[in-house]
Amino acid sequence: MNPLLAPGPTRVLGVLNVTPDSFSDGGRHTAEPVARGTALHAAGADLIDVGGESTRPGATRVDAAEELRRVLPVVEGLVAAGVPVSVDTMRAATARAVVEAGAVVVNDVSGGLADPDMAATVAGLDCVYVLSHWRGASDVMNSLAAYDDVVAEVSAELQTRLQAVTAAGVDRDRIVLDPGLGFAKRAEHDWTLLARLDELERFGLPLLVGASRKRFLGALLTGPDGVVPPPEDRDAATAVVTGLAADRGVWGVRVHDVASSVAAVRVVGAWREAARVS
Ligand SMILES: Nc1nc2ncc(COP(=O)(O)O)nc2c(=O)[nH]1
Repeated sequence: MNPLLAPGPTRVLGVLNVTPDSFSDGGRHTAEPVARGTALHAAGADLIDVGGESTRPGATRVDAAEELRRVLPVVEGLVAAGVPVSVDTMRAATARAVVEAGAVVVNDVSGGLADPDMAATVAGLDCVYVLSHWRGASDVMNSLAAYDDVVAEVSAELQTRLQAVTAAGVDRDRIVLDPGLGFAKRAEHDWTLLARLDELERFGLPLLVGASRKRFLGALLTGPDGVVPPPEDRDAATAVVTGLAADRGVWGVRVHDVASSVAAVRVVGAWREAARVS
């Protein structure tokens, strides 16, 4: 078993989006993102999840060269600083380059569907592979958010991807599954997946939950004036999701605000320990 996946408190993956709109210098320099990633690690993040292209609904894709130009120097800087790195990419070539540069997790929101070479490439790399549920690229995913039983269908589609990825040579013991909250899902689908997360545990694999700042939390927090709180005002709700996920033994959460989720994980640990000894 990869030591990253050994039993323990829920891991906190700190989001580090290296996209032009995420840094004041437009992503031209790496000093700022490396400093931010190092700070997130110092705040308690177990891993820093570096992403070079937005996967949000409607986002346009960047080409492979641009993605690598954005993420590779940041991965190298974080690895040099001793910070464990995950890379959020759907591209096999990017996955190979960043793992060769020291990244330890390939976080593929497409579950290997976006790049037919991903599974075979990951099979040859020494890394953890996050396999998320996905039904299509940003421009079509909202039209695909139709389910009779979202948990049953997400489970079946993850099973299909798991079979394909293991058949390509990726060992099960280095795979993390992720329900893909917000990807081809409406708010009610996200809540149902969270409420029935235990049904995804039947795979016997670690689970990663990415609820941070997402639209379903924004909808929940919308006041009587109908104003949807901006993403940065959804961190308290995100931390509660982290606490509930940690209480269910979820392997990891992917969050923008690290401190609040680290605190949530620690509260759950202390509460459960007190219950165990009392
Ligand atoms: N494993 C995983 N990775 C992800 N990467 C990006 C986003 C999109 O969220 P963002 O653009 O707000 O970071 N969500 C996930 C997720 O839910 N799970």
